[in-house]
Amino acid sequence: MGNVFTRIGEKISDYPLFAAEWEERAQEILPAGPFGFLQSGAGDELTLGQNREAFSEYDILPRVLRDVSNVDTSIKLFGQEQSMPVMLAPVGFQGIFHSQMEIGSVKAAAAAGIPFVASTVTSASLEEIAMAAPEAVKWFQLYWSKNRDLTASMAKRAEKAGYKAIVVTVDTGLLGWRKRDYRNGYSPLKLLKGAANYINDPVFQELVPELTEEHVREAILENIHHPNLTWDDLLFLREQTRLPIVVKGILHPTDAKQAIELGMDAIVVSNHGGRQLDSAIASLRALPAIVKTVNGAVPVLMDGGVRSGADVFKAIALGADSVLIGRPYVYGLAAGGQAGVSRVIEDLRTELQLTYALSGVSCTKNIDAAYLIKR
Ligand SMILES: Cc1cc2nc3c(=O)[nH]c(=O)nc-3n(C[C@H](O)[C@H](O)[C@H](O)COP(=O)(O)O)c2cc1C
Ligand SMILES: O=C(O)C(=O)c1ccccc1
Repeated sequence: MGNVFTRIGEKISDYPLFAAEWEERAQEILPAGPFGFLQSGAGDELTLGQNREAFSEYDILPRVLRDVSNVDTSIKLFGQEQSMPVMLAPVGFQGIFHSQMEIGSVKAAAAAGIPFVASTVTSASLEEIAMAAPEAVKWFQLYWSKNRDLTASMAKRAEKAGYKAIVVTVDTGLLGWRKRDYRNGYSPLKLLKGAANYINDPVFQELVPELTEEHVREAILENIHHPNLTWDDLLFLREQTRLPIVVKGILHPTDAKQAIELGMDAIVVSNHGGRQLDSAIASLRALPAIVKTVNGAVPVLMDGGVRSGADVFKAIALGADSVLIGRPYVYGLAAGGQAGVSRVIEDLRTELQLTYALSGVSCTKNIDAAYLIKR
C-alpha cells in the first residue's frame, strides 16, 4: 500500500489512465484491421456492451473503521500463488499488436506475479513464451483440433514446457459473426499470425505435406473449428495430461455441473468478451447462479468487461475466485510492449488495493456478497 500514499497527486506517466483513453491510444497506434479485430464483438455487439453494463448494476457497500493498513490481495489457485485475483486472458495473434508479441505480455505477467494464459493461436510458440518467462505461472489455452493426435500433442508440449493448467475453450466451435472484421476484410488467422504452435508441432508437420503458407493455412483452418466437439471428448484430454483442466466459456449452470461431473478442475464463466454469441448473457450476470451450482467444488473464474479495481472486487464478491482481463492488457501491449502491459496491470493493482482498503477489506477471502448491493 505504501506506494499508493506516496504517489498522491503525482503525474504517473504518459500512459493513459482511463479505460477509454487506452482504447483511443490503441486506435491511434494500430492499423484498422488489427484494431477492429481487437475491439470486435459479435453481431450488434450487444453482449460486448452488456459485459460492461452488468458491473454498473452493483454498488459496493463499504465498511469503515477497520484496520486496513495492510491489504493483501493475493490468492492461490491449484496451489500456485498469485499477487492478486487477476490473470491475463488468452488472446491470440499478439504479433499484430506489437513486435514483442506474447513475450512482452508474459514478461509483464511474471513481473507482476500474476498468471499468463497463452492462447493456441499465439504469434510466438508456447515453448518460446515459456522460455522467455520461466518464473511466470503459465496456463495453456487449447483450441481443440479436429485431429485428436494434434490436440494431444499440444497438451503434452504445454505440460513439458512447464505450463500449469490446460484451459479448453468451448465457446468457439465456430467463429462468431464479427462485422468489423468482415468490413475490414481482416483475419489474422488467414494471415498466419497465430501459426507458431502449429508449425512447430511434430504431429502438424506430419499432417501437412509441405510447410508452405498455403498448406499451413489450409491445415489450421481445417483443424481449429470443432462444431462436432462434445463433453465426451474432454475425457480424452483427461487421459492425455496430468495437468488440471479448466473449461472456458461456460454460461449455463447445468454446463458447469456437467464439467464438474466429468472431473474438470475449474471453469471460466465467459462469453469470449462478447465475440462469439451475440445476445449471450453478460458474464457477471451468469456468475451468481454458476457459483451457487458449483458450490465450492472447483474454482470459478470469470472474464468479460473487467476494467477497474471495483470491477474485480464485484466479481470476487459474487463468488469468482479470480478474473481474467483480455483487451485492457492488449491496449498496453500495443502502446508500449511489456512496459505498457505492466502499466495496465500496476494501475489495476493500485486501484484494487484501494478498493479493498476503502471497502474495509484486508484480504481476498473476506470479500463476499454482503459488500454489494444491487441497484
Ligand atoms: C483479440 C482477442 C483475441 C482473443 N483470442 C482468444 C483465444 O485465442 N482463445 C481464447 O480462449 N479466448 C480468446 N479471446 C477471449 C479472451 O480470452 C477473453 O475471454 C475476453 O477477451 C475477455 O473479455 P475482455 O476483453 O472484455 O476482458 C480473445 C479476445 C480478444 C479480444
Ligand atoms: O478472436 C478470437 O476471439 C479468437 O479466439 C479466435 C480464435 C481462432 C481464430 C480466430 C479468432
